[in-house]
Amino acid sequence: MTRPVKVAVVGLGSMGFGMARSCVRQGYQVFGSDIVTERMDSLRNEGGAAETVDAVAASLDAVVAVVLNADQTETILFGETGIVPKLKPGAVVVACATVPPDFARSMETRCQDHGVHYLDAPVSGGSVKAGEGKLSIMAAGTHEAFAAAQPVLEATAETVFKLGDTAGSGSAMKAVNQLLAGVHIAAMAEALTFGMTQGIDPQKFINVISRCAGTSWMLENRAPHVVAGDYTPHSQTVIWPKDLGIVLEAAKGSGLEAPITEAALRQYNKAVEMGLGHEDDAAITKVYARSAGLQLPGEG
Ligand SMILES: NC(=O)C1=CN([C@@H]2O[C@H](COP(=O)(O)OP(=O)(O)OC[C@H]3O[C@@H](n4cnc5c(N)ncnc54)[C@H](O)[C@@H]3O)[C@@H](O)[C@H]2O)C=CC1
Ligand SMILES: O=C(O)C(=O)[C@@H](O)CO
Repeated sequence: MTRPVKVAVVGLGSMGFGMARSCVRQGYQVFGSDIVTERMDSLRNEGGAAETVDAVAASLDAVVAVVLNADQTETILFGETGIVPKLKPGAVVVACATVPPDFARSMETRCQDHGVHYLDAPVSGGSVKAGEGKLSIMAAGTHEAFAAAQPVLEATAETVFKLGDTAGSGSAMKAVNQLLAGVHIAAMAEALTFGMTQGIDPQKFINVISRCAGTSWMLENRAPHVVAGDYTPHSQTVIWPKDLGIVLEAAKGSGLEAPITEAALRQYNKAVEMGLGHEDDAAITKVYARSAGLQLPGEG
């Protein structure tokens, strides 16, 4: 059944495409926008609406912003062809990219200047949960922003954490998650390759460690990509210099040392230097494999 909710999803990549599909499944009218036009065609094939986001901007109830970073978010909201000035009063921007908390606060103020609500709403769970409508959302914003965003939250999230009544606290919690997630992926890569040096096959590593105390969500999610030799980017490596950069900047501002995050960041930077930035972040394992002269599954 179609519900009279009009939603635009801007950024139809690993997360945005699945979130848009989850909104379509809910019966909303869903408009998609991406600089890669094939992604808009794919959304139309999944039941997305045919008009462009710009043509319908004034009638939208919600805009879900799922581009890569803060610069891209600012461009789509307030750049030369930015959408916020075109929205009706009372519409809401649901901002899902991982960005610094201060940036989220400044976007909220600028949206409110246009009579538009802003929900600081970074997401967790990866592309599969995005497509299933089962994300965890770390949200913060006014009561009115939560109310206006409710249809989007219902369609895309299994769990919505209400973390504050102004933007910033959602992004702060997301930075905490990224510290752990980024370190856990790097630790998985280090442990998997360490295991190989000890004669432990990578599939055996998963079978055993996923049932022991050393496991993590990231190990169970990413190590299978290494075993399959499949680095299709569900989460690109370039996300990590951005996200661990956000963590380290905030930590520095508070006088906190974060040496474990710094060590993980060095490994992601090496991966990017090796040309692996647009591969899945499980490719950080290749940094370790190269340094030890190991061949990963699917190589050689
Ligand atoms: N991939 C993942 O597992 C997760 C990603 N995130 C965060 O969610 C955000 C999105 O991540 P992904 O979907 O993985 O990134 P992605 O790079 O796959 O998708 C971003 C999309 O935005 C599009 N885009 C860029 N500039 C645009 C513009 N001006 N107008 C329209 N579209 C534009 C790109 O073409 C791309 O399709 C990031 O902030 C990321 O850190 C959060 C949780 C999980
Ligand atoms: O799901 C999350 O949380 C994540 O941030 C990762 O999958 C990184 O992209």
